[in-house]
Amino acid sequence: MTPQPGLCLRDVSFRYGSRQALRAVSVTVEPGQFCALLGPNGAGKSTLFGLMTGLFTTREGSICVAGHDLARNPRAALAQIGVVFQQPTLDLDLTVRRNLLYFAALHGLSGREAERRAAAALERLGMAERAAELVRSLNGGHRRRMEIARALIHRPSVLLLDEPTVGLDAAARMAITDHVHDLAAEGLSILWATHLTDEVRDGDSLAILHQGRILCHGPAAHLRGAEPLRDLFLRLTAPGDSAGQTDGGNT
Ligand SMILES: Nc1ncnc2c1ncn2[C@@H]1O[C@H](COP(=O)(O)OP(=O)(O)OP(=O)(O)O)[C@@H](O)[C@H]1O
Repeated sequence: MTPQPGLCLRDVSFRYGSRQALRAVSVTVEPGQFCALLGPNGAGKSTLFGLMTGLFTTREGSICVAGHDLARNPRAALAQIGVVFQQPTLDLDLTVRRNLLYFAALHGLSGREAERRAAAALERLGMAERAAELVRSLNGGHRRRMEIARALIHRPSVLLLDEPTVGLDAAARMAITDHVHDLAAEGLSILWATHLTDEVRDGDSLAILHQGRILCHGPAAHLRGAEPLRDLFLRLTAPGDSAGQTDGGNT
């Protein structure tokens, strides 16, 4: 039996009033897969994240998380999602540990179990000795790692990250990208939204989003062929180009 896909979007469309932001978007991320959702500014990445996290709803298309339909069974579906938004949302004036515990409480975890999970998360990040420090004292890379740990505290099976390396230097960007690939290797389904082609690896799954449409979706190495990904991306998303050139569609 094939494994239940971690995340499955089928023909998802969305409009803000008269502006069509997403058009029949279909993306699948299986357990253990790192899927890069690559799109230029305004492609619709944040809108898609808003739909997947229940911020907006649509009647057009379906979103399934670990087999749970988000529209029909939002509690079960959302319980399987961890999310790191583009804008950091840590409380800078709380300690590292307290930030994690606070978020655990939002998921109904408290007492010893919450303490245990926060300690394990910090251990894993190599930040156990910084638990009592204020988040304000951490550098950008450590703050982002903390947000990832926090997003995983309720043990979801799908992790969504919306441009998680914004504002980080090259070394921190690389470290976060490596870290999240490790999480995929452990079995999580990862959807990583970015506009940076150098964050996509040949072993990743790739979906290119432009003007609200998926232009192609499949193994990154296969999609780019002999061409550098940057060239493919610039060619597909060139100004003036219509977003209709789906060669191969979803795979
Ligand atoms: N609240 C809104 N009202 C109207 N149009 C919106 C709204 N939010 C986004 N849009 C439009 O929807 C489209 C998709 O925007 P979205 O923010 O999802 O793209 P994005 O890929 O996340 O871009 P960025 O990388 O710049 O954040 C854009 O054309 C944008 O102008």
